[in-house]
Amino acid sequence: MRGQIDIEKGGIRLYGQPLTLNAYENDNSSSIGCCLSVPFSTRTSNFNVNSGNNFIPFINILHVEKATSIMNGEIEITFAYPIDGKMNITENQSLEFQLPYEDAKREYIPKNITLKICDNENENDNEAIDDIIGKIMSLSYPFSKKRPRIYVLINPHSGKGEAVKIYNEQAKPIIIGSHCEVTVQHTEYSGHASDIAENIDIDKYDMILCASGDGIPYEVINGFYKREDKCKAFSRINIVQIPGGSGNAMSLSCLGATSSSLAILRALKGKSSQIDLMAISKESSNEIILSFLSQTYGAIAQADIGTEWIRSIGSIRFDLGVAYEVLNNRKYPFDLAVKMGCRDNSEIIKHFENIKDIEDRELTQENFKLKYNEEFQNNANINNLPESWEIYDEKISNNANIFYAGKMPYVSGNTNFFPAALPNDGLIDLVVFDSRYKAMQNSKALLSLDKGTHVWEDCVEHFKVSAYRLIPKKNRKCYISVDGENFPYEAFQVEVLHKVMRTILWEGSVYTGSGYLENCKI
Ligand SMILES: Nc1ncnc2c1ncn2[C@@H]1O[C@H](COP(=O)(O)OP(=O)(O)OP(=O)(O)O)[C@@H](O)[C@H]1O
Repeated sequence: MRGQIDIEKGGIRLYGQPLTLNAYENDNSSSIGCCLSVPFSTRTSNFNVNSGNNFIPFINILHVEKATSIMNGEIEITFAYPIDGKMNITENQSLEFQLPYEDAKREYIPKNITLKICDNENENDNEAIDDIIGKIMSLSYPFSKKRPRIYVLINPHSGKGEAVKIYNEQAKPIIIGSHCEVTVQHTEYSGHASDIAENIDIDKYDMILCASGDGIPYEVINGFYKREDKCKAFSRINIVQIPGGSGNAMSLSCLGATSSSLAILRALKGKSSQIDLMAISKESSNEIILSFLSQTYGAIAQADIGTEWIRSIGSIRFDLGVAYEVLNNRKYPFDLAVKMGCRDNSEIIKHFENIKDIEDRELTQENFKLKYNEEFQNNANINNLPESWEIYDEKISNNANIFYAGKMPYVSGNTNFFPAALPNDGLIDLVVFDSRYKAMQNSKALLSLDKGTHVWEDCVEHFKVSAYRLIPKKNRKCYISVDGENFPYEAFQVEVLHKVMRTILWEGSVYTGSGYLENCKI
């Protein structure tokens, strides 16, 4: 049987009909055509061309090459096939905004299809084959490097201890299908990922892929920060997380994925982008820590770190912990000083209108220089503030039960805590829960964390800053958490490092949709 490949706008379509060798491009039509006479090989896989399911979107195509057993003009296409069989679901198909939770779970496996595209091997046919392979590959990787060199870091202790299995069963087949060069390393102790990042040969890799929770990218970032050549390391290498642990905030926020196979597919296809980090100064030492995700004090930190001892009961420990804190009206007072960016939701909305996509840049040491650290190190109190900083409303800070600062929208698999977070706006999103409101109101806000609509509740303060200083005032030792890791109970100061880290963003210049503007209540 003879067939045809059409290269259309969003992918390739396979037909079982004869067609003459032909190639054309047409900007006005919805398809870019490039057709070859294609008799389907008898070895063609279970891709059924007659079922109507004959379209492979470019976003699913992993690799195309001349078939290795080439006798007479066969090509092999490897693509990521969704295990729910819904091949044709493409991005933005629905006109109504939907939070990513359902889509994020989709799982993919690689499949091969071998096509015989000419009967005889002559030079012209070979050129035509090379041409069509090149064309499909370019359209399949429009924003990213084809076949990136990947250094995979797997934390065997992540989550329920299944990261190795998840990587091998879900991510590895997609990576193999895309013919990437891969080096795999298991982390052997806490801090190993940081040591590796500090010493890795950065010329050898394009991506460090953390098959883990959020703890490994946190270590990689801090390992890079210790390097003499940190500018080169942060400029060149994409730090990416795919789910393997319990906290997969980075994967959901950047790639819109909670399944490992979808995360790696999008990591290969998405756009390498420079995002902001946060630099944290400690009161007790000169050490600077980098944070990519969040800092929290109050009920959330108590519920997260304070319930580690009942880790075996799963993620419910966290929900129970927060509910316990809030229903008991526990307060976690603090002093807060900020370099204000957007004061409230109305200013945040205006800020969204002014966001510009700034060009990527080569980093210099200047980009890592802290503006406010020296003043903090000299005197870490609330009265010794840098110019144009302000003290945050004490009535609220003395009665707060949750303080949470973040740079990514999703802080866990179903918690959209910072729906207005932007990758490189130079601002940190802050959310403060005020315990003076009735527990019912606080509970209502907590119950809407998945949708991200808590930021519109009266009991929740929502604003953006470029830097802040927090001095905890609870008269007993409490938890402070930075990117989910325990941090000493002491004053700390945070400032944005603008566009210093490289990662892959599936949606280009923004994080996964979190519905902030769509849910706007102004
Ligand atoms: N081989 C190892 N043995 C013990 N700890 C390790 C090992 N490798 C990495 N770690 C530590 O495991 C911690 C948690 O890692 P990760 O974030 O991958 O998993 P997680 O399940 O999401 O964790 P958590 O729930 O604590 O956030 C990291 O702080 C890291 O330092």
